[in-house]
Amino acid sequence: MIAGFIGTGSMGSILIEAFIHSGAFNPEQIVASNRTISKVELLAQTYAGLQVARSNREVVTRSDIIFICVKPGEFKKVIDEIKEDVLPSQMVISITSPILIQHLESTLPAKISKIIPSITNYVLSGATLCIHGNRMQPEDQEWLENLLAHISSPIRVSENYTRISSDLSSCGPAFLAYFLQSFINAAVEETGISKEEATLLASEMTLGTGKLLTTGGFDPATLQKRVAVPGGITAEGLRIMDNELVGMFQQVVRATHTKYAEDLEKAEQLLCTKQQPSQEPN
Ligand SMILES: NC(=O)C1=CN([C@@H]2O[C@H](COP(=O)(O)OP(=O)(O)OC[C@H]3O[C@@H](n4cnc5c(N)ncnc54)[C@H](O)[C@@H]3O)[C@@H](O)[C@H]2O)C=CC1
Ligand SMILES: O=C(O)[C@@H]1CCC=N1
Repeated sequence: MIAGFIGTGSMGSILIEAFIHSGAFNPEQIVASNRTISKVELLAQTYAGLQVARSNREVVTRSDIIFICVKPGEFKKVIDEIKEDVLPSQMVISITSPILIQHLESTLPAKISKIIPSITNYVLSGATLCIHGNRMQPEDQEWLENLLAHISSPIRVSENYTRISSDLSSCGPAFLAYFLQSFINAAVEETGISKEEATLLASEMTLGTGKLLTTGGFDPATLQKRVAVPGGITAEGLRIMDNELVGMFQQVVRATHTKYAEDLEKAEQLLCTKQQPSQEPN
């Protein structure tokens, strides 16, 4: 089994490194290309045996499964380049949310899935969202999800909920890190504790809270209730958050969805797959 990667930027390289570290693939089983080839050469220096491809077509002709890890605006160029070489027996997996399954199925003959990874996959943790196209048979879907289970918890989602699922799973680490950074900065400013100590405490707390919410049997509401003892300290902090953050998350969700609608429109225009209205007279 050879896994090909087109695009070794932030996410492409995270996926490659996670697959290698987890033992899902040996470096010899990976072939990768990138617009700036030095990024792949660097990976090949770190992981001896990883194959550097000089073109995207070379990735396709040498792979059984192809991960396309480029940004939406770069997609059409890649598709146009590889479409003549892609075979029906191959799996093509896109990680780009506004490129829809229908975009991919109408341009490539392969078995298509979309997966939305998360930076948390770098430490073999967090979710990978899975949306399978019609050509992915149940055994193909199972095979892909077993592969992804080496680096994450694969979770099937409906394509209609791609944005909100990805907001939680893939944007979420940045949102949570923002919250922590603000908390740490305030701790330093208000009390003089060192930034290093505050960061260590906040990071350990985040790891523990994640465990409580995944394997520890807590949900967010019960966790708050358990920590905020009546008449205690935590309740004072939660009271401030309740007042100050009202409506904030709704605004975040609306903003990500507005941007997503724009990205979808641009992807439609780029790939021109929308059904044209019939020109036939009535
Ligand atoms: N960064 C994140 O946490 C997540 C990103 N994604 C999605 O992954 C996609 C890629 O994101 P990043 O890796 O962060 O972007 P990036 O900009 O770091 O990586 C994209 C890579 O594609 C390469 N590239 C561009 N055009 C190319 C072409 N024609 N042929 C070969 N390589 C080409 C670029 O040189 C670059 O290395 C985006 O659609 C993003 O929404 C999905 C989940 C999480
Ligand atoms: O910010 C972005 O566009 C990507 C999508 C999910 C996480 N990062």
